[in-house]
Amino acid sequence: MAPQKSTYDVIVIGAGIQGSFTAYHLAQRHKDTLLLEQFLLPHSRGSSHGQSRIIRSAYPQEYYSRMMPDSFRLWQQLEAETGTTLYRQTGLVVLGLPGEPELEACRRSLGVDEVLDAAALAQRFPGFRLQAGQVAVLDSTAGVLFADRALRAVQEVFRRHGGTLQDGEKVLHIEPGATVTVTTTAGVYKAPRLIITAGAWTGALVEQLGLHLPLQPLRINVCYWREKQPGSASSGSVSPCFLTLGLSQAPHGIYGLPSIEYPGLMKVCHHHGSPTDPEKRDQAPSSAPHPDVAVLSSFISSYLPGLETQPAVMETCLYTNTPDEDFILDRHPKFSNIVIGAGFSGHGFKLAPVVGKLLCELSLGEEPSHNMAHFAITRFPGVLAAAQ
Ligand SMILES: Cc1cc2nc3c(=O)[nH]c(=O)nc-3n(C[C@H](O)[C@H](O)[C@H](O)COP(=O)(O)OP(=O)(O)OC[C@H]3O[C@@H](n4cnc5c(N)ncnc54)[C@H](O)[C@@H]3O)c2cc1C
Ligand SMILES: O=C(O)[C@@H]1CCCCN1
Repeated sequence: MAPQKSTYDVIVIGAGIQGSFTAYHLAQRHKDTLLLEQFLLPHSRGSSHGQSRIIRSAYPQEYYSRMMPDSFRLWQQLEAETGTTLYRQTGLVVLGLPGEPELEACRRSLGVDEVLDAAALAQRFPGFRLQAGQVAVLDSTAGVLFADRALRAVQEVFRRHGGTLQDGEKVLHIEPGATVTVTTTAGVYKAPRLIITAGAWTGALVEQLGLHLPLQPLRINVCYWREKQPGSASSGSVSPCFLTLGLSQAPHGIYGLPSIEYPGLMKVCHHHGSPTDPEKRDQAPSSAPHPDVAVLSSFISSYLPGLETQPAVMETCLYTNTPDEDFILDRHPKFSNIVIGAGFSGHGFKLAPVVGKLLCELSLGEEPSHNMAHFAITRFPGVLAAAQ
């Protein structure tokens, strides 16, 4: 049922983790906020579903690692507000080659000197087999966020602070102006401020506002692999999360999480997928080969010999990539009361509490709490011209 009211302080489009955290911060600042979601909640058609996401301080780019203390603090605040556990510390190892610039940058971001060679890694974490010459950097702060539970928690606090969450209501049209008018499948709403956090649908939505953002939705195969000996990769023992950087076997990167979601199944995925349209993501013929799964099987037989080499479970998820894989967090170049948060490029979940805060600050005209230089729309040539 449509809400009675039609006028709000702020409207947020998209109740994934980014829009939900944005709405949470707005409601905590006593802004009368409407959060609109096209699907009935919970749903698995976007990017924020499933039980697990990696959280880590290790980042090659210092502008992300610098946000992590704020992010950890805000995740803990949400845990306290809802009395739920949203995070399990498991540690994470970054696997790569010594001296490789991104690996070195990760090490610097952690302020650690220790690098584990193949023998030291196998001793500490018996499931992993590095190849000769490869090393691992340990981020002991890292772990797993319980994604679905986190989404529910942030939406619950948003509502508790008086926010209105309307699901099953798709935004069809946005009319810019000093007051923005948003038309959905169920009603018409007005607000002086609009925030668009529509995940893989953002490109199409902002097209109607004259903006051509270089956003590419990717269909990601999410694969779970059975332990040959049950219990060997579970977080109850010693297995950390991992990700690879710059290894020739996996130029886009491969990552994994211990067996938390499904008993005895470790999540190991390719940080890459096939270009898709979010409306058509299931239309790939089921008989089509999955080249990324073949890459994963080969990686697993070399690096994780305790796992079977065919996935036991395969699900899908969406990334929305920018060309440089940095986020877009900015005002519309022409309509400054419309703020856009998009292009999270497969690494946005852990930072959602900070992203939400930044989008809220941008929308309210406050000084952002972090440096926004890397997230500006103007870094993409032609976008501004197209918007004018
Ligand atoms: C397989 C996979 C693994 C990942 N692993 C990690 C990880 O380990 N660590 C990490 O930090 N990040 C990870 N990520 C990335 C992270 O999950 C995403 O960056 C994040 O979920 C993006 O959230 P979002 O809110 O932008 O998008 P979404 O969750 O897709 O939310 C956008 C919402 O907008 C709604 N919407 C769209 N159009 C409309 C409309 N017209 N009207 C109303 N509603 C609309 C959609 O239905 C959707 O619910 C991973 C992502 C995937 C897919
Ligand atoms: O954001 C992360 O930490 C992971 C890294 C590997 C790919 C998926 N996302």
